[in-house]
Amino acid sequence: MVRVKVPATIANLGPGFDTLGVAVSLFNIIEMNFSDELKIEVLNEGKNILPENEVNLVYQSAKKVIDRFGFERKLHIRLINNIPLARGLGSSAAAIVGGVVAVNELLGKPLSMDEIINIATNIEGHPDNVVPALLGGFTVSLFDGEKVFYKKFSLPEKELCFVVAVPQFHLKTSDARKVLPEKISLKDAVYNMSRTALFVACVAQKDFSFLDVLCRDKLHQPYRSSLIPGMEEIINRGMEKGLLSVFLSGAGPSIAGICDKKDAEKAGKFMVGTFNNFGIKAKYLILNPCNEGVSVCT
Ligand SMILES: Nc1ncnc2c1ncn2[C@@H]1O[C@H](COP(=O)(O)OP(=O)(O)OP(=O)(O)O)[C@@H](O)[C@H]1O
Ligand SMILES: N[C@@H](CCO)C(=O)O
Repeated sequence: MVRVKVPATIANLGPGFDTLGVAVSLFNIIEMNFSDELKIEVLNEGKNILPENEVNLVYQSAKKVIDRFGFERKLHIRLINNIPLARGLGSSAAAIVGGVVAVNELLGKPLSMDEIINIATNIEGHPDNVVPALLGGFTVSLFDGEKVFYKKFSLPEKELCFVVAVPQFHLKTSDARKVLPEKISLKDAVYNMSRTALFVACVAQKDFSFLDVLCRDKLHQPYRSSLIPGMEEIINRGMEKGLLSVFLSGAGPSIAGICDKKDAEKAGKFMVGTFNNFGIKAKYLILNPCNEGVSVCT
């Protein structure tokens, strides 16, 4: 039996749509073994919601690898889920990464990390959650349709943290992508491109002094705000409440902020209170950057 631990991830970080991502300290566990017949058990998040049959995303991802090597093996999979589903914390990437990495271990590690990154990104469609889930840290990645190119940077784990307000409702990434425009203006492209590039330079130099300017976005957040009551208010007022920056977590509906650890509770209460004012139940999580990605214990 293999046991794989995969971190949650926050993609985009404001301007870096489909490009930037960070791994955070919240984990799913995937246990997998060969078996006489397919058996899938789901515990915690997604119990009684996620399918326990062939359409389960962890199974589908593992099956891609099994088929690639021509094996005819059935699997017993046990999912101990802590990452909320369809909330912008990379649950689908964690499922895909967990399935691919676990089965790769069972098969004796035929795949390299680069091959795993390419397989998992092909399933997910974009690399910004997959790469940090696999490698940890802050990652910059691009997918050219065939291959993923990426770089990872470690983040300081002690001082800064992520406060994530998680509303009770689900928002599927596929639905949050449907509201995005086909075309954007050159001005908006430059707005995001300059911030994304400078964000990466600041992380490389460990300079977090103007995160508020870096984390703004004109490519996806303005269009998605209509799907998330309270989002605009949280983003507009987050800085007054101690956040150094505030943005949509992945495709939403969660909102994430970066702050000093001492300010995290106050910021989380503000974010949840604002969702509540808009009639949305929510909770907040205080998460650390996680510089280690997926890990395996046999
Ligand atoms: N542990 C899991 N096991 C099996 N399938 C899962 C698991 N977690 C997520 N999924 C699948 O992924 C879907 C959610 O993926 P989606 O991309 O919509 O959101 P997300 O990955 O949580 O958010 P984001 O990509 O914005 O960070 C679920 O509806 C389910 O089909
Ligand atoms: N970059 C993706 C992240 C969610 O999977 C999006 O914003 O749609």
